[in-house]
Amino acid sequence: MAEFFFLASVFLSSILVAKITSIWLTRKFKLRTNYNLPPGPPRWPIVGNLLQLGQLPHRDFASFCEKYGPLVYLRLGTVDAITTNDPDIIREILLRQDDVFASRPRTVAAIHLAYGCGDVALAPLGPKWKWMRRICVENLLTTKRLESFTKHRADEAQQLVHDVWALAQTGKAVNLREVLSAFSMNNVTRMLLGKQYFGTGSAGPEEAADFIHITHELFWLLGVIYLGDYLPIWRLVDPYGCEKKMREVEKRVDNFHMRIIEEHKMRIQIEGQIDDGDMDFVDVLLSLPGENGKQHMDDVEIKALIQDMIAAATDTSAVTNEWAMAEVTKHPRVMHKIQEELDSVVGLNRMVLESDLSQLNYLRCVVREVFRMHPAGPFLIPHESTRATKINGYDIPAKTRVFINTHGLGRNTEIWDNINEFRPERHMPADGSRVEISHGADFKILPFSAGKRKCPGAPLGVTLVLMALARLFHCFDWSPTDGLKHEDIDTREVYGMTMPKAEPFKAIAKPRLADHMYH
Ligand code: HEM
Repeated sequence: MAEFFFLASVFLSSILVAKITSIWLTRKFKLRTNYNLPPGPPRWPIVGNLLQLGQLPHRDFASFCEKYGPLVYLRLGTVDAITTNDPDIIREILLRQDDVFASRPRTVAAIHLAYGCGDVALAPLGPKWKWMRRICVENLLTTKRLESFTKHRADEAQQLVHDVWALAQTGKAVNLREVLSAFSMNNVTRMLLGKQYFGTGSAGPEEAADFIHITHELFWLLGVIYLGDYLPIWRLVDPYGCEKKMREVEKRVDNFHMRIIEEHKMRIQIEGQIDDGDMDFVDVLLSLPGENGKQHMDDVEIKALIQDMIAAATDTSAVTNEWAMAEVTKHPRVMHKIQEELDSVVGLNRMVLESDLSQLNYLRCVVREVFRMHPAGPFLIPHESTRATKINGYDIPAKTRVFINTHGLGRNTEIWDNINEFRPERHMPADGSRVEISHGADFKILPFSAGKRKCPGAPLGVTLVLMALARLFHCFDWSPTDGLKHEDIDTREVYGMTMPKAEPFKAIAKPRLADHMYH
């Protein structure tokens, strides 16, 4: 009897697969005849080009562009996709056709981990996204609000220096991933939630461990390429339990955010309305009116924004800083030039301040070079087209997923020479003017994107990156661990929503300022 049911189910499944294949073939035939799609690699039935992607899809996509041209069409399961590493096409997508391409795909991760795409970063284009983004730009990331946290950021920079100094006294290697993640996370959580999670005065070891654990799981799940997004049938099986994991993390993260909101509401109840100067982001959000004339924002909206800020602000700056430390330690010539500049602008008798950062032109070139070689978002956050359109005469169907390959852009041999050489000088303007850490008119690097979806936190991101690097190179000399030669420092990456170094970077720090400066 059991075998009968088994055979019957195999038979029915075969009919189902045959039916799906025939629908797919009909669709494919229609696509090929009706559309003049951009060129791309040959595709397999059902899976399309999915099997041609490995562990580092940004490198696979770049090699497709090398072979088929600057705009490549891919079929990823049931999803139309395009990719490019070309400045002109990127400008066309992000600026000239911004209205068409400024949406986001509704991925399974975005549904589970961004409150049903009810946040800013993963929300489709529409009035809700516009309203939520305006709240970020007009209430949280204003110059005035960011200035009100200058003192907190200076404390965190001093804490970073002190932690590294303490490790240097033991002669042990510094795990830069750990100290830089703590620096970014503390800066963000102090602004956002009014508390630190690492170091003295932090939220406490248990809460911190819990917080770190769930944010890491969240980052990992947001970065995963989940096959269920491309082959819906995969979701029925979910063989690796990825979607189950998303639901678990969704619940735990939500509990965490709920606790934060409750704590803030309680404080307001006890202490009354908080002065503007003492408000963290959650206080600000609790004080704002809701959408469509509602008295307050919903808890879900507040939670979605908290989550976005943590995810968007911490990993991006920490990953960039770790890459910079690895590349500069690998190139002692660059470290000496950074230190020469710091000694001349700041001197040896005080710490770097935020007001110094605009004068550190060579360090700014270093950060640009890091963004060229190791952009924090190798595909930005994938965009999606809202309607059918044309690029360079090719048809782009509605709902096409757009992979703007910023890693490929920085290593595009048509626009850069010696692409694998870390050479910050290439960014120094001939007239000595201030080096801008953004894309500029030529779109040759794209660290913060452009157009409607460009990063609203770029000024804060640049400050966090420059400040950490300026302090670490001003206060310490850096050398590789275990007798490793400088040039042997490993710079392989792993793919994710952000793209970290494959192995955490560890190095030996040697203090270069007087002892009293570190306390
Ligand atoms: C070095 C630091 C940072 C880098 C490299 C970075 C980079 C990016 C990139 C590449 C995007 C995607 C743009 C697109 O899809 O076209 C983005 C989006 C975003 N970033 Fe940043 N970012 C950084 C720091 C921050 C900070 C500090 C915040 C806020 C506190 C922030 C908030 C956001 C938000 C909310 C979005 C989504 C925008 C939207 O979809 O409308 N980022 N960022």
